[in-house]
Amino acid sequence: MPTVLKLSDVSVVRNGTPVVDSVDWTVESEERWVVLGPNGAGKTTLLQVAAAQTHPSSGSAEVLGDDLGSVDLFDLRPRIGFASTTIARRIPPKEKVVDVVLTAAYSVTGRWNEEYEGVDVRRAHRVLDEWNLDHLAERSFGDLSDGEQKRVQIARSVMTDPELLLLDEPAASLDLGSREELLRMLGGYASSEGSPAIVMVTHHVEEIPRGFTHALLLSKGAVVASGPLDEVVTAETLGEAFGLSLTVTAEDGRYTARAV
Ligand SMILES: Nc1ncnc2c1ncn2[C@@H]1O[C@H](COP(=O)(O)OP(=O)(O)OP(=O)(O)O)[C@@H](O)[C@H]1O
Repeated sequence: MPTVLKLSDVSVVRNGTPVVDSVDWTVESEERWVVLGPNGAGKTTLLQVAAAQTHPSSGSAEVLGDDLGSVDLFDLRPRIGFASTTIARRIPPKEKVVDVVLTAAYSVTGRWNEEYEGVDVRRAHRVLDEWNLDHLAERSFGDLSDGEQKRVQIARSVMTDPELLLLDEPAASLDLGSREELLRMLGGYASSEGSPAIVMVTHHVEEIPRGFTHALLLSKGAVVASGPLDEVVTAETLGEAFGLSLTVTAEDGRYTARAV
């Protein structure tokens, strides 16, 4: 089982404060992780390190076998799929859905004069089909519902057939039906043959899709717990991270949490 991510004693300092604090974390290719923690815990910052978008202030980070300090980032980044609201905000609202996905092949967010090969166009349509979006291929991205836009962002992030897929809050702001549809599709994708290692940031245990295997729980930049889902998503560890007395239940591969 190859290691796709290996962080050793990683800290990221912002304005003199460690927002990621001495994190040790290893992700293997067969694993599907959620990163949980309260607002400001450092989840997005940690994901940016995994995405080779941010360098650690100290410690070492190996992504897909390459040390972030010595690898050519232009070679490494296309091997990583990354969906986040920061990237979504860069997509021109008038951009056609098929082009939102297609432009991932060139790591750009607006189609201009790039020449795409037939193989790329076919792949974009196949990915749209897999995420139940092909009927929207010619629509403008900005006209889609939030749920459709989130699925387009994921389709875009898997366009290059990445070895590591990083999703920052993919279910945030979705209504119940859209959330459940997205989680069903993500769970199916996570369990499918040939899918990459996945790391998904979320605030809510209700958003952990079936098929995910591990969790990293952060608080104030530091690791509170890390390991198999059923060992990390417990009333004790979540209570400690969120500073609340909680009841946590697991049923049929899904979790719920509520304050006592
Ligand atoms: N560029 C920056 N300059 C200064 N502080 C920053 C910067 N980026 C992040 N921070 C701070 O680092 C801390 C961690 O931020 P981060 O976005 O990683 O947390 P998060 O767990 O993803 O939060 P949320 O759940 O609210 O999205 C926050 O206190 C944030 O204000």
